[in-house]
Amino acid sequence: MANTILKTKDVKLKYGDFEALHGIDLSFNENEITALIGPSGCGKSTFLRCLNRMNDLIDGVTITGEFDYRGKDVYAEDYDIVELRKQIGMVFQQPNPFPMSIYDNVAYGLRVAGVRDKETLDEAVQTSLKQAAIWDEVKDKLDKSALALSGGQQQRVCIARALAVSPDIILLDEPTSALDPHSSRQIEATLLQLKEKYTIITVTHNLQQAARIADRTAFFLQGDLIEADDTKNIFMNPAHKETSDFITGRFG
Ligand SMILES: Nc1ncnc2c1ncn2[C@@H]1O[C@H](COP(=O)(O)OP(=O)(O)OP(=O)(O)O)[C@@H](O)[C@H]1O
Repeated sequence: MANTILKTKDVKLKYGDFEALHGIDLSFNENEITALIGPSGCGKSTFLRCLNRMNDLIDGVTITGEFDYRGKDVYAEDYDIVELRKQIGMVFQQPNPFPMSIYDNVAYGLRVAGVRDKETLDEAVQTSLKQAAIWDEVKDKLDKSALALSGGQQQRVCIARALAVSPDIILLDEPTSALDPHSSRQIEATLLQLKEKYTIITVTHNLQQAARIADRTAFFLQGDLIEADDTKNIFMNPAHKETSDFITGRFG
């Protein structure tokens, strides 16, 4: 029986006067991959960024509605945002390793949190790189710049960096769209392994990718959530004509 870990209700978001989300009710289950799909500009990334309050950084944004994360209100005034972003980590579209060694990239979050013990850091770096399925490729060059890796390797180092602080949920915003097909498939395989331990929410433009890896899929259109269901229902038997038109390529 799936356990709901994060639940939103009537989420509306405005950039200035422009309402980009019109009232989103969506639940996420623990140890599942949920894919957010929909045509460009429908609000997928905006919604994803609300989940760990990344939109707080943008001027003129107004957000209303409920965000319940394990019984806590994510937007409560006293919610520690640094702690929230540790619990709900994020990986971006463009691999964005810091200009430092592979080791220092992965250890970064722990050092910021005050961890200094070398053994603890070594272990966390190794475990995170293994979980991100990149350990074998980098174990002999941990002191080399992460910027010298390929795009796909950089993205897996970024996933390792997110994992090192022991998150609960990982948000990914089109994590493979800047990568070649081989690297994309490696990331997909990595995500399928990671869901044993983490809850994963990913925005993707790639419908085949959603069909391959997501347990549940949510279809957005012009700031509305049209439907969310088991991925096979969304692709084989959608409840709404808009969903069927989108997944059969009739628009978007
Ligand atoms: N910082 C911003 N300021 C103003 N409007 C924004 C901002 N970011 C996004 N928007 C607008 O909000 C709407 C939703 O954008 P969003 O990026 O969430 O869509 P998306 O579905 O993720 O699109 P894409 O698939 O192209 O990335 C769009 O109309 C976009 O122009």
